[in-house]
Amino acid sequence: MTDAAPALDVRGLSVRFRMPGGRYVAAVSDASFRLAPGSCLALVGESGCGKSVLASALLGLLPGNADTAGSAVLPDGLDLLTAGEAVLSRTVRGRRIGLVPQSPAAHLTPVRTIRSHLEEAVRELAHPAVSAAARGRRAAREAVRAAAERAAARAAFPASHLDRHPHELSGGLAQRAATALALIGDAPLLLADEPTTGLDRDLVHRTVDELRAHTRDAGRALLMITHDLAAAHRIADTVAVMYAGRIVEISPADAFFGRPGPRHPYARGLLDALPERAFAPIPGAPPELGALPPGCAFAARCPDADARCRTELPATRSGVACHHA
Ligand SMILES: Nc1ncnc2c1ncn2[C@@H]1O[C@H](COP(=O)(O)OP(=O)(O)OP(=O)(O)O)[C@@H](O)[C@H]1O
Repeated sequence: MTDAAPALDVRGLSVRFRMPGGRYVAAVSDASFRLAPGSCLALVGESGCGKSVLASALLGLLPGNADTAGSAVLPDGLDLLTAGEAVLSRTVRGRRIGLVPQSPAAHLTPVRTIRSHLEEAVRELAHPAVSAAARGRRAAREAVRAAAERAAARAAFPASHLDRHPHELSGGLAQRAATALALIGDAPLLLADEPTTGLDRDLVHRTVDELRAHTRDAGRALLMITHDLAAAHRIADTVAVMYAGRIVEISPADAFFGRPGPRHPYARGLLDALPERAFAPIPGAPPELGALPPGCAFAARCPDADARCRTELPATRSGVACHHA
């Protein structure tokens, strides 16, 4: 990745939720990464490790009991963490940052068909010049309709279901509708939160390939949040592994999936758990984010842990937060 004008520059991002009784849940701790234009970073990790909270922080969609620290800066210097709701809703969400949301059904309007969602996105995001004319002129209306149908086809959303409402769709179809919507926009950065959930392997490949064509191949940046390492392998240039709210390793995808392989013991464990690898799940469970241990959060599950790991938080060196890396 280059140092010049990253599509997104995240430094020391932390998110804490204030809980009753003065307690805190440290959902994201000190996350830093840069995303170059035309590159894809896959943020991977087990359920509950803070991936979606990080995405919500970038989009200004955290609930009221969240406190943030750090910065997340777009190329013109806009800091997403301090920009404020008016700027984020008017100029950032959908326009400068496209989104494939984690729960697509919740982001679709129940009383409108999928076609209506897609056509509105085309009018608003893809063809602003024709948007005014589109209501009155038949040719423009046809162009909007065709663009919406093309996006649906690219996301493998069946034409036969375009006139259905969100509640008439399975989870997998709602996911494909959300991907189709994201493929319409022209935002220089796309944030896809688990875009392959509920899809079978062929559709995972197709979705990932379309996301790559829309982003990396077109010079746009993609931040893909996933627990699907095979999908990450197919698309990512960089892999960031999150554990208990912290990015514990950030590596070029070639090195991570090939040689020398992951350097953090948790990242090695994630790969070894895959059926096509050792099929050996990591024993134990992650700690509660409201009661993190003082040292390395992975120490209790780590085969390499010693006394220092249990008391001293490892600093990140060369992309890895491990005393033994
Ligand atoms: N509003 C909130 N108040 C308190 N804790 C929260 C809140 N929202 C999320 N959390 C906690 O933050 C942690 C991280 O959640 P997050 O949804 O980011 O995980 P994830 O890695 O995206 O998992 P998944 O893949 O299941 O979505 C969880 O422990 C969750 O309980």
